[in-house]
Amino acid sequence: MPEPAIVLGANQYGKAEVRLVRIDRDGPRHGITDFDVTSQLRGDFAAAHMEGDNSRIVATDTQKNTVFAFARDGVGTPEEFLLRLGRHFTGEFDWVTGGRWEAEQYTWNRIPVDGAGHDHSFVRGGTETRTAVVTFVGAEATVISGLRDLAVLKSAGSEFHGFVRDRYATLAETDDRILATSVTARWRYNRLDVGFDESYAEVRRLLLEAFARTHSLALQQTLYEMGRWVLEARTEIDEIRFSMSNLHHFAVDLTPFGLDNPNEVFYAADRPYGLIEATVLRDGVPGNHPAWQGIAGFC
Ligand SMILES: O=c1[nH]c(=O)c2[nH]c(=O)[nH]c2[nH]1
Repeated sequence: MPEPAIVLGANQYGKAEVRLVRIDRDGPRHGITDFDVTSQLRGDFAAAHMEGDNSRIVATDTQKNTVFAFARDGVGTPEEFLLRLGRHFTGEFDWVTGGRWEAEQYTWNRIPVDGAGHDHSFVRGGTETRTAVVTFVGAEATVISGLRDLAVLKSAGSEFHGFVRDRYATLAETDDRILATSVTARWRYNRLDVGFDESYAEVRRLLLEAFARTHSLALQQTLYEMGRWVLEARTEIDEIRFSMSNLHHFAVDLTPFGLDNPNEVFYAADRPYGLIEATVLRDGVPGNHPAWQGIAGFC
């Protein structure tokens, strides 16, 4: 029997993590945008892989240069910037039939001086990062926005009981615990004519408010409520995926020191941590949109 032929499967290539910082300097009051941009092209690159023929290769270096050149005109929201890149590469080169463009945005806040934000001095925001992924299939684009490492904690309004008590269960039931989690979430837009900055700010606000207002019986329930709040308020979003670590805080036994501990002194364990992941989506919307492929870290 002849050996089966070897063929090339799925492939994409580009420049990962182009560290782009743009200063808007129209006047004395500067603006700053700090992005980590990844560009990946999909299309017919069989000759490069199988024959070493690079005639269709838009070099990863060129992709990096394009990111910087486009920033000369201003960047706008991460979503708009990525859509621009995607339209350029899919429009310019026939054999580029799609691709994936991704950005992470780092926050810089103005340093307060004399009661006002300084014109050109900034302090890096918290650990939280805004994310965006734009996927093109032909000329059709899908936008998935998100945030990573949004740490939240509530010191009351969280219980956990009623769980399985098999022979390995030792965790005490509680009707008053600290609930702390680091939220990573990504949401898929069902259209492109969106004010992405406003939508991002509102989703973030809804996530925080839902976390604060939900009397939690489990992180799973809190997660679902956070997703439900977003989808009920934001019609431009069809689904939201979460990966939330449950950052356990254990009340310390102070009795060896002759002290009580009325839920005031805790040991913040960094690992292991609970990891709660779920998608919340509109009924009838397929949960396996291809734009999610290549977005790791969710179930
Ligand atoms: O909110 C929680 N969900 C769990 O599934 C779980 N499991 C656990 O040990 N603690 C918690 N907390």
